[in-house]
Amino acid sequence: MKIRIINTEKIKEKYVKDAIQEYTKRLSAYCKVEYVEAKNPSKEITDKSYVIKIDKHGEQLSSEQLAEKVVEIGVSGNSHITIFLGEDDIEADYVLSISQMDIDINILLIIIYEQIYRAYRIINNAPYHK
Ligand SMILES: C[S@@+](CC[C@H](N)C(=O)[O-])C[C@H]1O[C@@H](n2cnc3c(N)ncnc32)[C@H](O)[C@@H]1O
Repeated sequence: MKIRIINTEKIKEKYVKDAIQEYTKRLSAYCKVEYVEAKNPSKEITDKSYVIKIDKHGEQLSSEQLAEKVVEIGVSGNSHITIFLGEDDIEADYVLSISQMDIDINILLIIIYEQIYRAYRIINNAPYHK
């Protein structure tokens, strides 16, 4: 599985860059995660990819449900997931909300990485999520 995280905002904070680096390293055991900052996100989304838009008005999932979704996407033949963070009106296969509260982009990004990592730990029955 290849996961691309596309963010329309530029991240300046070192703690966020460190978190991205750390989770990318941890996730390398399970999948390839690529982080992209792009002003024109539609150019970055390939046809074959399953697109998840992160938006406050989307659906909320438990970590277990997110893990199931990742498995389903793989089974249905989509080996690419694009996770999109930004205000742009893009066409998405699924809209995911993290909470009803507004979350700062720095924190949001770290939550996304942590939940993807947690999903893979759940899929692989590893102890992290317990
Ligand atoms: C963090 S906002 C940044 C917008 C602006 N710079 C600000 O701080 O008001 C960028 C994206 O995060 C999304 N977002 C904010 N809170 C969210 C939440 N609880 N769940 C999912 N997405 C969220 C918004 O829908 C938006 O697409």
